[in-house]
Amino acid sequence: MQGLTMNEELANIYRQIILELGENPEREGLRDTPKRAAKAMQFLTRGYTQTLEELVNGAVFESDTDEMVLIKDIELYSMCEHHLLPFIGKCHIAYLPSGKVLGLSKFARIVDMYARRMQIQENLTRQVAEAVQQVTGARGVAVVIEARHLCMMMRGVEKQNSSMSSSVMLGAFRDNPTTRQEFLTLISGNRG
Ligand SMILES: Nc1nc2c(ncn2[C@@H]2O[C@H](COP(=O)(O)OP(=O)(O)OP(=O)(O)O)[C@@H](O)[C@H]2O)c(=O)[nH]1
Ligand SMILES: [Zn+2]
Repeated sequence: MQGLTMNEELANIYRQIILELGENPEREGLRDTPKRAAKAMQFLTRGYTQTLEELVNGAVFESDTDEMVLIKDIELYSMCEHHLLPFIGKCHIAYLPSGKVLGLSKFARIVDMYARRMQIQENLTRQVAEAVQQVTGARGVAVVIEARHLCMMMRGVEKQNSSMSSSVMLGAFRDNPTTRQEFLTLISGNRG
């Protein structure tokens, strides 16, 4: 495979998978599938090619506010690292600014950068929280992710209605029960 681009190597591997599964990669419907699948998988893991610095792009602004900022219902599509099947859900992020606020869209970009990798939900939650903390220098950061895992729905235990909630509380959200409760109350209106 020497000399091939990443995409061609991946496409060859998908062609092999199709063969191993007993299908004919030359039949019309499957002819371009290895290439398409390779492209799709590269898209779904594009978070590996991004860095926090480049996605934030300097969009950190000075501000006197020290009140909680909450961004709710950021949709996320990730891929479980155990089965390479999707998990799909939403992410809520709150932080207590300390002299700096982050451009609104950047929260979604941070979620995507870590979601578009092979993940488990708990690690994704922590990585998002630590990235927000790092970029904003906030007094506290709280992240909750609620997601459904296709590896539990399409296969395995085949449970269609369970969802998983994971949270990470940093700084004031960890130390101060009132602050944590305020955040949980604000996002709880969304559930159900
Ligand atoms: N904690 C956690 N577990 C996950 C996540 N995604 C998938 N899993 C679990 O990872 C586990 C892998 O278990 P194994 O027994 O090694 O794999 P398996 O035989 O395919 O397991 P089953 O899914 O129970 O059939 C399963 O319990 C999955 O439900 C995640 O984001 N967080
Ligand atoms: Zn899984």
